[in-house]
Amino acid sequence: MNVTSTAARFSIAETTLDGLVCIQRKQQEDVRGFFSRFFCADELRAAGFRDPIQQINHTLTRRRGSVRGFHFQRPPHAETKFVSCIRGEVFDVAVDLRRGSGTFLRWHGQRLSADNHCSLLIPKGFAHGFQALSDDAELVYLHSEPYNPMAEGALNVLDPALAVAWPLPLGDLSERDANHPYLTTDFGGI
Ligand SMILES: Cc1cn([C@H]2C[C@H](O)[C@@H](COP(=O)(O)OP(=O)(O)O[C@H]3O[C@H](C)C(=O)[C@H](O)[C@H]3O)O2)c(=O)[nH]c1=O
Repeated sequence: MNVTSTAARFSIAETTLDGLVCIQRKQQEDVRGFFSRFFCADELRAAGFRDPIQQINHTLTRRRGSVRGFHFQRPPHAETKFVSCIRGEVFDVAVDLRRGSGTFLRWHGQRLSADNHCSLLIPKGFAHGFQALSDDAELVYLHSEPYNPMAEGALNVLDPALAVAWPLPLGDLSERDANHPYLTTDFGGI
């Protein structure tokens, strides 16, 4: 991880997409094991999680290769997400959908696992998806906005406009995710 700043309990690494940062939890170890702070509003506000947590979601993805996403919420319900893997390993991907962004439609992917203690802090204006790299991968998401199905948008995980390099052949996909339309050329972002 190319650490660009540190907080007391976290190492923070910027990515090539402005505002998208990787947060690594520091462990305080002793003979019993370790203690780490999973999230800290004070320490992570400067990193980009500036609003109160509204929802915390938990997913189990049973089979290696499965993919969920890409999902986002449209303004004014756009949300900041803090995504962590607490079991197994995933390839976590965020796509820049910010209107006028210099990295519009660019994506960043990285491995999150129970062992690397890394989370992805995903700002508003990004779509999120992931591929399970292990069986029984569990994710915990912190959301800065409540779920609003009327504001939900999605991208197809195989959209050639994104050309995401998934590490594994695609496995399980929900019916809904399998049928998201590809982006049209007039899509200007959210
Ligand atoms: C996101 C969400 C969904 N739901 C309901 C809607 C469906 O009836 C059911 C499963 O939803 P969905 O199929 O969208 O779940 P995933 O495909 O795992 O999507 C999630 O994974 C991708 C990668 C994400 O980034 C999103 O945060 C999240 O949508 O839970 C809720 O009740 N509350 C919620 O906050």
